[in-house]
Amino acid sequence: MGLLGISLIVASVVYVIVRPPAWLSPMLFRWIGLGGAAAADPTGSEKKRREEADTDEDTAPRIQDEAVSNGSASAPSDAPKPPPPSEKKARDRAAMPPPPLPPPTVQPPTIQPPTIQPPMIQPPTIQPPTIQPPTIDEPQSPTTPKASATRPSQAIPGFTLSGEPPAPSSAPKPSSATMPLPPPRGLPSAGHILSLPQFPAANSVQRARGPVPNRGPPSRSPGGLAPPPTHSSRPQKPSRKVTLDPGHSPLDWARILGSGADLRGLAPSTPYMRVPPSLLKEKTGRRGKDAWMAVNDKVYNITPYAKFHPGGVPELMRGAGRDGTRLFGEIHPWVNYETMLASCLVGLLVEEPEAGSQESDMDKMD
Ligand code: HEM
Repeated sequence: MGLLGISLIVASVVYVIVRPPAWLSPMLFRWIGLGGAAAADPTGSEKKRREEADTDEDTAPRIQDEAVSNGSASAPSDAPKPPPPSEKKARDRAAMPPPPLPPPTVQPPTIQPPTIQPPMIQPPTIQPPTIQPPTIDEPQSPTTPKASATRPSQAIPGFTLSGEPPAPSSAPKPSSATMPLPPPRGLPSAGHILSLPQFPAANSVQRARGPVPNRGPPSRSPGGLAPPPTHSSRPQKPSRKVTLDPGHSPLDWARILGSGADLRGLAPSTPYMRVPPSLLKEKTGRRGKDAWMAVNDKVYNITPYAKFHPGGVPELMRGAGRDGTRLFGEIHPWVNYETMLASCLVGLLVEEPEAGSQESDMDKMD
């Protein structure tokens, strides 16, 4: 405010100097003109002032001092008649030196003091988002708005016993999000089941005797109609099955087993034998002899089963007169041989007894 006031004063002075008003300009020019004359002719003005000082009753110290300095305290007697006081005053005023003008009128360009206003750092006017509540047209209920169904309820498809197709529903078609999902790919289709190789075969002895125990890992397709696997997996190899003679199908073999016949080729009262390797070695199936084969320390007479063997007689005879456990496991470890050859069990495979041992004598006694 102070600066503003000073500026206004300075501006007004400058304005008066630059464009003096009409009432001021004559006086100013007159004063300037007199001043100039006085400056140009100081002696004349001095004389004039002396004259005036002599006659003036003004007690201004300057004039008085001047009179004192001149040494003439009293006015000369032959002085002219002094003018009237009002006229004297006017002349004095005109003769008076101009009042001290305000310092230099050369006003520097109005360099406005830099009004360094602090930067108007207005806080960011972050207007909160105008979250308008959902306009729920419930003007008369000041309570909490209640949800209302916006879509018509879709017709629930149902099953009809009649052959007529269900009436077309006026409800909009459900979108993909509400469509029932397609059946999982893991479930086998009917065609897929039929394309799988059946095991045991449909006419096998195992199917005739009932379900085989599940010895393998859990099936990948639970709930399917595929038979449970008996072992880990079946190698994908070309089948080496042979065409069996009529009346020698797996189902025929199952019927024979179901009859309870003794197929060991021994006397009916003969108990299970302790079969040493030397004895097993003799049962090769050649020269009219029976063929014995040991699988997992059990010795079977495979002669009655040879013509029912899906892999053929020669294949089965590869294990005759010896321990065929490894060979059997390499080809078909999933086959339930214990059930299929239950009526053909001769005895247990034992180590070869030493000659003349007491154990052999004890066996003889038994
Ligand atoms: C160690 C001697 C044996 C050999 C070398 C042998 C060999 C074979 C061969 C090559 C096949 C055909 C496999 C195929 O390609 O599908 C086969 C199938 C078969 N063998 Fe043996 N076999 C032997 C012992 C047995 C025994 C002791 C039995 C049980 C009684 C048996 C029961 C079967 C059955 C049920 C099949 C049909 C498998 C299927 O349907 O996939 N085999 N055998």
